[in-house]
Amino acid sequence: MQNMNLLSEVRGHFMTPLPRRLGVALSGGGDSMALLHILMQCFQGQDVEILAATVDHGLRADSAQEAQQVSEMATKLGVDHEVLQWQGWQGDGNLQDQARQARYQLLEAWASRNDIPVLALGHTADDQAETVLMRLARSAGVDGLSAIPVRRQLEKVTLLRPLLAVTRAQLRDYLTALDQTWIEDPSNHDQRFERVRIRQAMDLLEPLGLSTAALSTVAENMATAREALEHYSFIAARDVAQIVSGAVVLDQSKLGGLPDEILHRVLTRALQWVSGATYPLRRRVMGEALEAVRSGGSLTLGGCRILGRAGRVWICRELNAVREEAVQPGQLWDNRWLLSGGDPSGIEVRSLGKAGLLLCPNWRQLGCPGVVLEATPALWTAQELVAAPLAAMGNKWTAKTAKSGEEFYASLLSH
Ligand SMILES: Nc1ncnc2c1ncn2[C@@H]1O[C@H](COP(=O)(O)OP(=O)(O)OP(=O)(O)O)[C@@H](O)[C@H]1O
Repeated sequence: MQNMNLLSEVRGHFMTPLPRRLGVALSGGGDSMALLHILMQCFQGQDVEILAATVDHGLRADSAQEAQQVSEMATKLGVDHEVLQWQGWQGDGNLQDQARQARYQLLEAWASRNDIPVLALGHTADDQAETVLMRLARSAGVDGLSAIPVRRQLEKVTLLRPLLAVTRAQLRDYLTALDQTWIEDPSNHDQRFERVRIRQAMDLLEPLGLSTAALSTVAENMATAREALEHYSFIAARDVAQIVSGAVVLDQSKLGGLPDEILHRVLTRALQWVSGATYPLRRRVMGEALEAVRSGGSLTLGGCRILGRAGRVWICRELNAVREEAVQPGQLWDNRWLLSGGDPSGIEVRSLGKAGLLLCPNWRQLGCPGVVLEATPALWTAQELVAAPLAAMGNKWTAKTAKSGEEFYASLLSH
C-alpha cells in the first residue's frame, strides 16, 4: 500500500464533523506508533488535537522504563501523553484477560477524563486474521468469526480501529521510510501465547490460500451476517420476550416459529442480562438450554434459573449464584430491586446461599421476626418479593425493578 493509499484508508474511517480531540492507545509497538504518525499526517493543519496514552501493566521489570520511553517518543512529536498505571493483578485468574480488561478500562477512563470522544487502536489485518484462526479453533459461530470490530461504542467513547485492513509489514515499511523507531515487545515471541504460535503457523497457511487477506475477508463477511442476525433477533425478542420483575419471560407458543440461531441469540442475551455476566455463555453449553426452553422444561445455567410455567418460560436469577457482597439494603439482590422510602438502617439483607435471602430487622427493630425469601422457584413481583415482607416487619418500603426491559432488548445489538 502506497503512503497516500495508507493515509486515505485511515482517513476514510473518520466521519465529519471530525472530533476536536482524538486519543491514540499507544503501546509503543510498531502498529500503534505507525497509527500515531499516520493520524498526525492525516489531520495536519486541521482542528484535531491528538493525545496519546500508554498503559503500564507493571508485569515486567522494565515496563515502567518502556512506558517512559514511549512517553518521550510521543512528547518529541508534540503529542500530549500520559502513562496509565495498572496495579490490579492479584496473582490468580487469567492474567492476559485481566490485563486486557484493565487496559481498556484505564484507556476509556483516560479518554472520558480528557473529553476525547474517539480512541484509536492499532489493530491490524494480521491481528484480525490471527483472531479468526483462534476463533476457528474454538468452533466459533458467526459472532466469534466476525472477530475484531472496526468500531465499538462504549458509554462515552468510540473505539476505532482504522488499521484493520492494513498489514503489520506495511506499517513497518511506513515507519522505516520515515526513519522512525518503535519498541519490540518481547512477549510477541513468547511461545506460551496462543497468538504467537498462530502467527508462526500463518507462514504455513499462506501457500494454502489461507492468507491474511482471505481470513480478514471472512471476518468482514461474518460481521455483515452478524448485523443481519442481530437485527432479526432484536425484532424477535420484542415479540416473544417480556420483562417481568427483572426476569425475562418468553411466550412459549411463539418460539416454534423461531430459527435456532435467533432463539439461541435471544436466550444467550437473556441469560447474560439476568446474571449480569461480562461474557455470554459459550455456544457449546447452550444446547441444553435451548432444548429446555423449547420443551418448557427447567434448568439451572450460568447463574440463572430457566423455569417452564404455564406456557411461559421464565429466566430468572439463581439466588445461590448471588454473591453475598452484592446483596445490600437499598439495592437489594445484586441490583435487581431498588428500595426506597424506608429506613435503610432498619434492615439487613443476607444471602443464605441455596436457602434464599434473609431479610431481618437490625437492632433498632429487635422483636420483629425476620423473613426468609426462599430460593425455590417463586416468581415474585418486586412488591411481593421485597416490599410486602418488609412492610410486615414495620418498614415502609417501596420496591421497583432496577433493570429496564429496554436495556435487555438493546443488548441484542452490538454497538
Ligand atoms: N499497553 C498498552 N497501552 C496502550 N495501548 C495499548 C497497549 N497495549 C495494546 N494497546 C493498543 O491495542 C492495540 C492492539 O494491541 P494488542 O493486539 O496487543 O492488544 P489486545 O489488547 O491484545 O487486543 P484485543 O484485546 O482488542 O484483541 C495496540 O495497537 C494499541 O493501540
